[in-house]
Amino acid sequence: MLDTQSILDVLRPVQDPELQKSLVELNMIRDVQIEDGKVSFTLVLTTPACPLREFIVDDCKKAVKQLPGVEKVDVTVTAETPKQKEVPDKQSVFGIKNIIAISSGKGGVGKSTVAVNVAVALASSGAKVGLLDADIYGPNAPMMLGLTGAEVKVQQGKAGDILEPAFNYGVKMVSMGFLINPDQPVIWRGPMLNGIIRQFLYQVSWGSLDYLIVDMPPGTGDAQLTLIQAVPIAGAVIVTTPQNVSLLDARRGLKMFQQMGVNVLGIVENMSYFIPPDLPDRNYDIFGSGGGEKASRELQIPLLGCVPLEIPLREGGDQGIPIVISNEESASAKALTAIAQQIAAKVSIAAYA
Ligand SMILES: Nc1ncnc2c1ncn2[C@@H]1O[C@H](COP(=O)(O)OP(=O)(O)OP(=O)(O)O)[C@@H](O)[C@H]1O
Repeated sequence: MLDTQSILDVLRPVQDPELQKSLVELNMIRDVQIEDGKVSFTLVLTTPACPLREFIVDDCKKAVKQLPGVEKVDVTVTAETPKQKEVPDKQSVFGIKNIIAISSGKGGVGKSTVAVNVAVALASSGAKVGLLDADIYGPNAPMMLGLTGAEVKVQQGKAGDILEPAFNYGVKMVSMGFLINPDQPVIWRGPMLNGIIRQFLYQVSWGSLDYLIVDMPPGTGDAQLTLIQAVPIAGAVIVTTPQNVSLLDARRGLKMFQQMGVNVLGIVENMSYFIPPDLPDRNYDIFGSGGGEKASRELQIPLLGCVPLEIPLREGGDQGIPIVISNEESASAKALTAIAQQIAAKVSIAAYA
């Protein structure tokens, strides 16, 4: 007889491929309904940006269709992002489930470009996303998110001033660029850093967020230390270009995160190859090739993806329209969306580990 139990039994062997556990045991199958030969249920994924969504839905449908009497299977897909693990002595931010640091050993490798596009891609998938631009040397995320000149409003709260984040493309954002005078020398901005990062974490009305993406300054300095010492971090992503110098710096960054107990989710290789606009089928390895792959092998951390060097990606950044919005079909937008999905999947794996 077709009943909820028989549906759950036949779905029990179907696994979440990333978590390698039964969907039924993970409580990801809910609200089973049976009406004549029509079976419907809700599949609750661990992230709206799940890279294997179609694959899992297919697996579920195939399994249920094995049951005699089933004519049609309808699957409604939703997501509940798990919260990262608590860490003793660190104060999580109320309402924020996962904090992800986007870092690079060296400046100018495209860290902000990756942070902004990953944030927007996650938001476009349906996740609730914030972006904390902690880059004191070049706070350029506001421009890339079309928020140049935006001001953060201040509200008087019980526990002091609360900042209202700016908002665009589904992403809430605060930036060093909103608070510091761009003409102020970096030597004066440095000591403000620690205080501002804490304020950006704990005194912003972030609301509930699945992911807070933090665009770090390059290197392994005070901002990294402040962030790691203050909050539990779901994972760090290291952006590098294929050349040797940049990879060497990326290694340094990686070691710092690992020594401080932060899970490194993987490397993103940016500017991997150049796609000329007039010859879109050609590509040139301007900075050499295979650097990210080699580093990933040697350091035993995943390569989350490779982003090509494309003129529209830079133009999108300058015009404040991220490439994942302005030109979804471009090679760089596809790469950045896939990277966002990889990051989300790895964060879910870490939460369940
Ligand atoms: N794959 C790419 N293709 C084309 N242009 C890119 C690419 N990646 C980054 N850029 C451009 O390179 C410049 C530097 O990128 P970005 O600001 O993201 O680097 P960054 O590592 O955050 O720099 P900083 O160290 O100043 O914070 C920007 O103008 C950006 O648009």
